[in-house]
Amino acid sequence: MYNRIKLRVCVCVCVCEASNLCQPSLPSYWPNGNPLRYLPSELLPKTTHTYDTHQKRCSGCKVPVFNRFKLNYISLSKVPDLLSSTMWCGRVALRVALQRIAVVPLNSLSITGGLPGAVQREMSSLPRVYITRQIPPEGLKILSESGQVQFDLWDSDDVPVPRKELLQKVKGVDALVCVLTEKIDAELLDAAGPNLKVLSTMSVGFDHLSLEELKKRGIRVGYTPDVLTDSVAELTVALLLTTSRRLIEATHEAKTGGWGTWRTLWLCGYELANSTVGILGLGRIGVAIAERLKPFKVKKFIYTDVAPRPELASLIDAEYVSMDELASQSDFLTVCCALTPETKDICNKDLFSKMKNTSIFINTSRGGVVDQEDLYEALSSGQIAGAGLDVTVPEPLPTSHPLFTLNNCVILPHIASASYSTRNAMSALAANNLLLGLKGQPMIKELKL
Ligand SMILES: O=CC(=O)O
Repeated sequence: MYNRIKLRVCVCVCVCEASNLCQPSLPSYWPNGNPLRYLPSELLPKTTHTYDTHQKRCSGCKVPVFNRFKLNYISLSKVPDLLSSTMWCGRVALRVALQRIAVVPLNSLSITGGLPGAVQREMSSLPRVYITRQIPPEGLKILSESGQVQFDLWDSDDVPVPRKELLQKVKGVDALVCVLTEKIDAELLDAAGPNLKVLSTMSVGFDHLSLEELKKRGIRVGYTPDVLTDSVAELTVALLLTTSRRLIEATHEAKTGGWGTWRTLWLCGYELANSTVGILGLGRIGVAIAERLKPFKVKKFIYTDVAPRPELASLIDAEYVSMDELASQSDFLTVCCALTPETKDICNKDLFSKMKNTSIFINTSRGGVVDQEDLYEALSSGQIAGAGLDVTVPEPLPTSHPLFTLNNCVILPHIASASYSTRNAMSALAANNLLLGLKGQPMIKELKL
């Protein structure tokens, strides 16, 4: 039977050092159950290893397998409808046999390569989607099980797809899923061509998208607000406390012998109790941050924005103030606005010079809203007491950057929404936005262009 079937198929397998087959442990990758169960015993792996999603390596033989870890491109739930189960078993077996002889470069696999004509025709009539990143499993599962699309993806989460490859891969696609590292501009949209109708970004921010170009071409855009609000608010509070109570300095001192006797003013910081917290850009995230800070006995919340936002403000009893008042009154100033041409470098010398020298500046929105040279000056001169940044320009911030030399500056690598549940929810929302967009239906979260 196996000789008859000369196919490359799209089953998820990976090979560890000992050439045993590692089975991905995530059930979502096997919507119809792990197809390896169909294998004849002589082809079954001797050892069953699992994919350790945290370590990104085979948990059995400890070999990093993520590069060889391939998702099935075809919906596994759809394939059995198209093929007889015997043939399907044969396909799996053949793929496994090939894998055991030699590691075939997985990117040489084609989506429909080798499938019988009818199946190829059916597959090729499905809208084509390119995904610029190995996004979390929830989203891939939704796309895979929908049976509505065929997709190809940049099979890594560790490095972004190179621009040249991206420009190649988007040619002729009907829809695109991207993350915030991909600049979606005229060049990319031209490379994609007129088939592109839907863009779904797995992010709440959209400063990486050229909205004007997208609008001009009638491309609909989905994004992922709300599902990340809790995670971002939580991280903002953590960063604020880490900065104001000098936790990084403190752990460093404890670890490196700086911890002498108990001292009366050593490592003192600033507390939230009785403080005024200012929010620059009041939206869902600003409200969620304030709700979390309130139990710390904050005295007053103030905010500024392009205009008062009474409905949101009433949720946290926040007072609308001017930018100058925000700067001069805030003990803690947290930036929550989107990066737009209007907000670029809005946190600059002018703002810092009006802040108290006991105040703490926090930014979890986008690095572009801060003039980093001015911030360095304000921190190193003692104009402000400290800063906590989850976002910078560029990202990653080079380790030689002057901000890294300052004890009163805490820098995180853009992790505000980085919880497993939130990243999966973002992935799922991005997938659902895309499918709805392709069907011509309203997306769950769509940008008004
Ligand atoms: O920064 C993260 C996002 O925009 O989702």
